Amino acid sequence: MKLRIAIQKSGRLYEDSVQLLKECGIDLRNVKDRLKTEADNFPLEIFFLRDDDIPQYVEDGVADIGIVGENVLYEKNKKAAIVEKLGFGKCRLSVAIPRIQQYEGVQSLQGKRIATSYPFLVNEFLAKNNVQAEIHEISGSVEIAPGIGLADVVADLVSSGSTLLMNGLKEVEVLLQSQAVLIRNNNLNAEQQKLIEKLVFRIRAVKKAKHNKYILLNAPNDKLQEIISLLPGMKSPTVLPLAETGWSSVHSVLSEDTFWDIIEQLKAAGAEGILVVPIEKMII
Ligand SMILES: Nc1ncnc2c1ncn2[C@@H]1O[C@H](COP(=O)(O)OP(=O)(O)OP(=O)(O)O)[C@@H](O)[C@H]1O
Ligand SMILES: O=P(O)(O)OC[C@H]1O[C@H](OP(=O)(O)OP(=O)(O)O)[C@H](O)[C@@H]1O
Ligand SMILES: [Mg+2]
Repeated sequence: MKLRIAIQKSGRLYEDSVQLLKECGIDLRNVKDRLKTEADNFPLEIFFLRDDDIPQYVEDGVADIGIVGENVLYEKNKKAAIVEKLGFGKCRLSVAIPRIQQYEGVQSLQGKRIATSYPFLVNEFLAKNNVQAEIHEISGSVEIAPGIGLADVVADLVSSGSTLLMNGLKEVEVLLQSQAVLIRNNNLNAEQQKLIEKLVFRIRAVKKAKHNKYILLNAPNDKLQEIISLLPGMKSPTVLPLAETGWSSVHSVLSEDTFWDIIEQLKAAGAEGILVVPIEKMII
């Protein structure tokens, strides 16, 4: 029995999806220009598809699992469950209007023509806010629509905001925050579920490792207690004697969020020779 996963064939999610599988120790061969491939060392078959089609394939059970943006998952409104948020492909679905125009809340959208590739989500947003507007569905280059007279405003994905800026638009409403997620079919058998659990266990170890750094430092023994009190470690920090008497080597794990603050405090407390190394996998 093999698990079948659908990932994007090319585009924004392709590289990160393939890399995530590789970091999970899954050997992919013949990835280039293939529509389907198999892993050598994990019972996994990989289908490369347009991202728009992935929710449908997972709902139908043509693929057991898939990697897709939440934006596409919710737009397609298919029955597939989110197993894990993956932390890449982060963007938001927003309404943007010409920069020179005034915006006085959602009512400003009343009667407007909205160009978007997300008619379902935009409709839902308009209905929720009791706004009547005309939706023009287009499949790409949405941001040029107001500039060429196709629509008054747009609803499209935003990340850095540079596409909006280049097209003279400003963001006025955020409809949805999105990132890539692992989704699964709702009717999997016990064996398939076991395989998903195995994969998710690896994904979590990879994600956790990315979020943490391994730190090594030298500490004079009279400052050891203070330095140790600053360090969390997975259980508690490792302390080893150095060859030079009166000094110890301290090893620990730091989360990216608090990393720089703690480094500063460690230096102030007398730590020397601080080394920081990436962690490949982290299992707790
Ligand atoms: N600027 C961005 N920054 C981060 N993530 C993004 C950005 N734009 C899109 N994404 C995410 O990546 C997904 C794929 O984007 P892409 O532009 O490759 O889609 P596409 O052109 O529809 O591709 P396909 O050919 O597979 O249909 C989007 O659905 C969204 O989840
Ligand atoms: O806020 P920004 O960082 O500028 O990103 C937003 C842009 O990125 C996406 O398009 P993409 O570049 O993937 O091209 P596409 O239109 O071919 O999908 C999206 O559709 C926006 O146009
Ligand atoms: Mg698409």
